[in-house]
Amino acid sequence: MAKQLELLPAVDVRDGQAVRLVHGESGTETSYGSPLEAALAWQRSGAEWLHLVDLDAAFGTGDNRQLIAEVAGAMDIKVELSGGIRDDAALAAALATGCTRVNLGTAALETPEWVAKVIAEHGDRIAVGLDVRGTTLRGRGWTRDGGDLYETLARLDSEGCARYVVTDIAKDGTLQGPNLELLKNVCAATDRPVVASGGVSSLDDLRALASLVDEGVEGAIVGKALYAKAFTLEEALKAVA
Ligand SMILES: O=C(O)c1ccccc1N[C@@H]1O[C@H](COP(=O)(O)O)[C@@H](O)[C@H]1O
Repeated sequence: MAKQLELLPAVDVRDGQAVRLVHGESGTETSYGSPLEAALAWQRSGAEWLHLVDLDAAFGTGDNRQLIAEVAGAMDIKVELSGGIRDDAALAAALATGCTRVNLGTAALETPEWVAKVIAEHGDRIAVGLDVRGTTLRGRGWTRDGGDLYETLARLDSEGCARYVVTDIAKDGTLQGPNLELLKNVCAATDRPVVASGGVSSLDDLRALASLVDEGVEGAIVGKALYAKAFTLEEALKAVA
């Protein structure tokens, strides 16, 4: 049977609320209320995955660790957890939520030895988020440059990284469509699965991402389009079935 694109509805948490940002910029938040209610709604609508982000931890403005653990613990579906996972304590807390995997961003740029160690220890429970402007990686809430995408990808591949979550920051939260060119280029540079993030605006965007499954796109994170009701999650799941 042909592989199907996985959909990961996103719940990004800032100051205890589910929010969406534009280009990941602090201060651009639109609030969508309770993160638990949002996550449960996606689960009820048939999601198999939840992409759950602690934005305060990513920005270094505190954390929502307890709430994130509550949301992850309430899910019967798979959870990908990210934001602020940069040391042993944060990783242990994240994994203890029972999430399926964590997504490391800044740590992959600033503490590569630690990331290599945790990849070796935890295998496919570790993914790396490659958050890029052009081909330059960004860390610390996407506020600082962190090196070249393809050099970092080659290093992480050699260390056994199981999977990448690739975000085009220029597209994130904009409803302008995903950067298919970037995704194709990343897929050509690695044999590991890629989860696409940023820009999904329509069912046609999801169909375009689904057409890249054979090239290595395994899943797509969907945020703003769902919250803005551009389509329902049920329609999205049907579109990629
Ligand atoms: O998802 C966002 O909109 C976002 C915006 C700004 C910064 C980070 C964002 N998201 C996620 O955070 C992790 C990175 O966190 P860290 O660098 O490891 O602390 C990244 O995987 C994004 O998914």
